[in-house]
Amino acid sequence: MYKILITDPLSEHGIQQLLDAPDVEVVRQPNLSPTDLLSVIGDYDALLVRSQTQVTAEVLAAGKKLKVVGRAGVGVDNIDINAATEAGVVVINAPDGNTVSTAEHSFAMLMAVARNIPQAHKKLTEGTWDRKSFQGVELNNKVLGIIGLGRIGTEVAKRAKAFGMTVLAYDPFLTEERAQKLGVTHATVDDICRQADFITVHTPLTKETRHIISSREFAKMKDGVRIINCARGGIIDEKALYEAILTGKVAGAALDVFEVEPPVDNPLIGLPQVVVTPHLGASTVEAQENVAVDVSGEILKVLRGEPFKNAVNLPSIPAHVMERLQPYFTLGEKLGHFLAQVTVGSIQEIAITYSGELTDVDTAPLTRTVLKGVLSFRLGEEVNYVNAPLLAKVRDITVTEKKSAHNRGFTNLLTVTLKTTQQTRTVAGTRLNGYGARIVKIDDFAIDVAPEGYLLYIHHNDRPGVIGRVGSILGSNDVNIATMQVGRRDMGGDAIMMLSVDKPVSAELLDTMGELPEVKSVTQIEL
Ligand SMILES: NC(=O)C1=CN([C@@H]2O[C@H](COP(=O)(O)OP(=O)(O)OC[C@H]3O[C@@H](n4cnc5c(N)ncnc54)[C@H](O)[C@@H]3O)[C@@H](O)[C@H]2O)C=CC1
Ligand SMILES: O=C(O)CCC(=O)C(=O)O
Repeated sequence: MYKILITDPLSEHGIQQLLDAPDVEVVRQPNLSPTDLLSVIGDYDALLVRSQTQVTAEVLAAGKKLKVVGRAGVGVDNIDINAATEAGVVVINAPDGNTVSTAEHSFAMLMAVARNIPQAHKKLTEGTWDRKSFQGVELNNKVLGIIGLGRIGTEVAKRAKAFGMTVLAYDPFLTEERAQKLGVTHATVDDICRQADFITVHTPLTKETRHIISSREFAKMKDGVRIINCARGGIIDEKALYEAILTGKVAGAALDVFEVEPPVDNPLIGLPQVVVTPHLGASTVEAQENVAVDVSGEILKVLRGEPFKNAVNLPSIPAHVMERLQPYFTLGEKLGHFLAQVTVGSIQEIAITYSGELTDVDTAPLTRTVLKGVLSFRLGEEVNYVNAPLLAKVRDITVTEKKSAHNRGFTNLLTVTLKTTQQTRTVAGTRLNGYGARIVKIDDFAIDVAPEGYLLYIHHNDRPGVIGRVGSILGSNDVNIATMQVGRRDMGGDAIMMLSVDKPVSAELLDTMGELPEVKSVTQIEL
């Protein structure tokens, strides 16, 4: 039974699938203090938050069983992503569910600041019929500058075009083709500052975007420009904005987000030119339901070991790539785990070669599964798909991945070589249509073994009677042999035996077999 802790208010309908899941226990504790969160998090497999809960390095360290943190929304600035990656905790967000709501809110804010709607509303509700103080401006034929043309920026651009605005957009990933397709003009931040009547930002808050609009930028702007920030506080320098409003450079600003939330003694709030909302961009019934549904579904997949797509600390895998790779995930992990068990010495290098139908797909996610398989043998539960590359890196293990045309007649072939301080060993596996995964090569020996359960890998001299002697030792000790495969280099030379047995074999029995004169080594492997 997986235990999931929810610490922020989330749509009831959105989390229904968690409440209905037979393998999940959901505990809702909104408004948990940071100290209380630290004291309870150790019991949970998953933590589900919106934006209030701060998922700090301490919380992640205390969450000994934690496998996934889900954020019902886009921005993950309330989660320590580096600490999560180090702890092997997957961080999931819901990037699509609140796009339209936030774009609509941004547009509502743009219109509110163009027509002074909140200020006029306030005056009238206070009893004053004032038609002189609130003259606004039209949007038609005005220039809107958008900084950050991702999901939300794009939706804002579409709405602006419908209102007859000219759109200038800056985004490091914006291509000329895409700009043309959207009917926007590809611009620089400088162009936007100089030409726009309205400027709206839709980037995440990063080192690069912090104060991307500050005094220097305000100085370049047209007099009477209006500024909208429904992304993150800090993208626009609040102090510089305050001064630009006082000097009259900026005619108005609409802010949904603030450098400190909730704002404390923020002088912008209360200025008659400033329209504010308390971080409401995603606060619609639809967005909250969407993000809760998305993140709940993804959390279940992570917990159940199924493929998931919205991890913030893992590269995202497009659905068509995932479809092709998924059948190989277990094979990759088992090959890695197999090698780790038959190899002695400190690991220096892990080399993975993909052949056959694996050559034309991005195999990086598959490499993670191999690394997990190799490292988890010694590092245990601590290793997962998230932190496996990092754990290899901090141990100075070189990981190489290559594609090769040599598929040895298999439609797909995954070959893993482990180089340690003492030896270099190789194992290759494939997926046979209708038969599942198979190990088809160990070092130079061709073999055909299903990588599952308890296996005995016996290295011996190819002499008559060895197989019988091994069989009778196991049989007389009540160990049933399920399958047996043998392989040899030359007649009478080096040979291997691979037995799958129904239960683990004791260390004494392994020693007894190892003492047979023709036997060089006996290794028990659990897959
Ligand atoms: N007010 C609210 O309630 C909400 C706020 N947000 C905020 O909106 C932001 C944008 O959300 P989405 O559009 O879904 O994200 P997105 O990832 O689709 O778009 C962000 C865009 O910013 C661009 N960008 C990054 N650095 C940049 C730079 N230095 N200059 C210009 N562009 C840059 C990226 O290339 C990307 O295209 C989120 O990061 C989040 O902080 C999101 C949802 C709700
Ligand atoms: O309403 C919320 O949860 C905040 C939404 C938000 O800022 C985001 O998704 O990045």
